[in-house]
Amino acid sequence: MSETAPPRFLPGFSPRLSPRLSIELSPGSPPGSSPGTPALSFVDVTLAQGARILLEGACFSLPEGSLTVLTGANGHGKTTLFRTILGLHAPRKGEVRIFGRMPDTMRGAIGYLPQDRRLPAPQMTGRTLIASSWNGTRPGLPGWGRRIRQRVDGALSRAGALHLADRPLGQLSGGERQRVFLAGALLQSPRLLVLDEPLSGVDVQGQAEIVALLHDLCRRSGVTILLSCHGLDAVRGRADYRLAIAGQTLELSDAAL
Ligand SMILES: Nc1ncnc2c1ncn2[C@@H]1O[C@H](COP(=O)(O)OP(=O)(O)OP(=O)(O)O)[C@@H](O)[C@H]1O
Repeated sequence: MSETAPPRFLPGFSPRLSPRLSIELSPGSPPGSSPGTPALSFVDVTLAQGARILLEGACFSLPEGSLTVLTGANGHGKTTLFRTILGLHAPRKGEVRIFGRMPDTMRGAIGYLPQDRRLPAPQMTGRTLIASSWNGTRPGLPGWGRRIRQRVDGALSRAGALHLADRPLGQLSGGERQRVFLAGALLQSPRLLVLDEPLSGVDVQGQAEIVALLHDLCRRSGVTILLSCHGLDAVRGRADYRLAIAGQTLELSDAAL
């Protein structure tokens, strides 16, 4: 087994945590991982789809509480990289670690917004949609106990979607629906949030609001966020890092550059 490389953060990163939201979302390294363990690390990772190599020898670490934007042209491997983080796609070579652990043991700590966000039923409300993902692996709605209602409403509130919760999803605009889906990714109070093109179909104002909300989650609650995006305009001044995929290589840089 190869040794895990030390974290390679860019200098100058120091997330600020709010004690109030810290209690609600219980951030911090999971039990058993030492303080300072990267939220996400890739060590010499090669990713492929069939015979096609998408990434070769990728190495980077993201500190807890950081906001990183993943950029790359269509078909360059952003979704494949996300699926690898979730433990759904095995790297051809190298190691991926979530808070120092294997991805498939850390799924409970990861919130995921997939790129393909089809509506299960247009008449379903946002609140019902979020509640139906409560059990994760078990389909159907949970009983409406106080605890579940609080968690569902808390997630909707953090996504700025509480006011949309009782409207049929089919009647929401693309940007409004995006907020409801984001609430679903927040439901289990994730420590790592992986968002596949969360800004697609959202107007400029809506993009700015979603990015501000994500930035707030990082800074006040210590959630680590990785989101894919086709441009940097919407995240400028908010993202800490940029991960750029191009020509089978992955480069980590300061997002302000
Ligand atoms: N399940 C699969 N089986 C075979 N090839 C796949 C599979 N999923 C993706 N690919 C291929 O892998 C490459 C990378 O796909 P991926 O979806 O990761 O790219 P992406 O950067 O997310 O693209 P986009 O910006 O268009 O969403 C593409 O050439 C795609 O056709």
